[in-house]
Amino acid sequence: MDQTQLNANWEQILTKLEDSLSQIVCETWLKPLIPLSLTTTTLELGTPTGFSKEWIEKHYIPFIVDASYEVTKARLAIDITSLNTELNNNQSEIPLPQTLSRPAASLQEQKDTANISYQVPFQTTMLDDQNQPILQPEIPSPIAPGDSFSLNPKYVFETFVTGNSNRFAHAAALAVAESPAKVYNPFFMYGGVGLGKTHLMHAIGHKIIQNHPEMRVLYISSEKFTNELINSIRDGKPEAFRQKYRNIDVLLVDDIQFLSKKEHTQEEFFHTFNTLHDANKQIIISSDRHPREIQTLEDRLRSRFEWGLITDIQAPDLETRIAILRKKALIESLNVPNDVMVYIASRIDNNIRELEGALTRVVAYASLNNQLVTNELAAEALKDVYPTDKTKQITLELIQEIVASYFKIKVDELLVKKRTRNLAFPRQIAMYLCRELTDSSLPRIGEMFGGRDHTTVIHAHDKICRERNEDIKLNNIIKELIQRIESM
Ligand SMILES: Nc1ncnc2c1ncn2[C@@H]1O[C@H](COP(=O)(O)OP(=O)(O)OP(=O)(O)O)[C@@H](O)[C@H]1O
Repeated sequence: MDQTQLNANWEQILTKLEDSLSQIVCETWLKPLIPLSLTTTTLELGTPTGFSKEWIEKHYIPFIVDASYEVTKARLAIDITSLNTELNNNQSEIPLPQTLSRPAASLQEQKDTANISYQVPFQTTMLDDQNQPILQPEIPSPIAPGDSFSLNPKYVFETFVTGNSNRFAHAAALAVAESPAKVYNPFFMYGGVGLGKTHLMHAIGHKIIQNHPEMRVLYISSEKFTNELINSIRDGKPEAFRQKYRNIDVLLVDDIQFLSKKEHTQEEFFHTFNTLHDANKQIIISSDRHPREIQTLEDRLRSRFEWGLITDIQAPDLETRIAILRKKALIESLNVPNDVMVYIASRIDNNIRELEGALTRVVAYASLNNQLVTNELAAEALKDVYPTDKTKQITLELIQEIVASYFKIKVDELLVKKRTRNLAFPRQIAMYLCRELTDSSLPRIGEMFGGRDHTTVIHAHDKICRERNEDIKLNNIIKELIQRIESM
């Protein structure tokens, strides 16, 4: 395959990757990859640094496998090659554009000896006259009991952080996982992009398999469902399709809003739904909106979805976003100061995928530039991808988070009744800043600090005002805090 064709294929794969990963991940990790070769079994990609090779291998291989499958219809092994080796040790980075035109053989010589290949079972692929893979349909194969191949091992209840925005959905998901087909059937979750619906669905799947290894669990996107159906009809194998979908115990269908408008697809899904529901099998569905707002959905399907429980997931509040970042940093052993997590969480507020992507970008930026992870560095790393929103309002919640983080205490400790100086002092500063930097009323501020009376807020405000004028050190602390809050 010549380089032009290879680049064109890689471009198509990148487009698919953009559907499943955040913009920030694609820009930071995937777009810099250089396609080196594509055979019927292997896609070889070059990375500019050893660090990015490791990172990609750890996080994105399954996504690249899926995206390249959509383009080539072959389950490829993905070979990541670090191009930054001994041969180039006089350069810290290889200039990306030139490497595109290097002959594959010389690149081969530069292979990192620690290369890992991810071998995923693939279908035998035929080649056409130009040695190109011929697109082959996937033949639906029955699901084996206890098989979790369709589930992402990282999406489990243990890694899911709960907060006000998702508490109900989480509790319901747990109940479904504990008693499949007994409590809420179907279980329908809806909410905006990147808020954890897929994560919860997979978590249900894992838990059910853990408790009932005899059960057949299948997670599928509605798009894949449609494609498999179309392929099975085209190949005269509709029975194989039905066998697969109607003989499972738990069916998880993601992004139902994309279920094709085509009558036949909805009809087939309707029958699948009825067969499973009648046989007392669990059905779990997700969507970006409430069933009644999915224009393309037939009424009979909509009303079926209403038989069970419909629950939404909202965008997480600041506290939950910080907790999500902390958990991610812990799981991935990332060393990120608390201040920086507060900073990132306050910059990205309505998509957890992007929130995670931003953390990854900041850590990568620090590592590639050999710098410490600080707020300034985070601001630099995120400035092009997330320009600061000057119109963004300063909230009481944000002030509490920043003050708590500055004094190395928990937000909850700002709210409790304790009067010890190490808590009362930051609390008074936080109240002062809430009064100075927001339009919130005194009773509202009091309420946000554990239901205190408005006179307590007045007292705190007056006290800090007075002390600020007399104490340079305190004055500097307040200035520093104001600067941090305003730079969010
Ligand atoms: N509460 C949470 N705790 C920990 N991680 C979370 C949480 N919510 C979402 N995430 C993470 O955010 C990312 C995006 O979540 P997910 O893919 O489940 O979103 P989604 O709602 O299904 O989005 P889409 O509508 O794009 O399909 C995942 O990496 C997921 O693990």
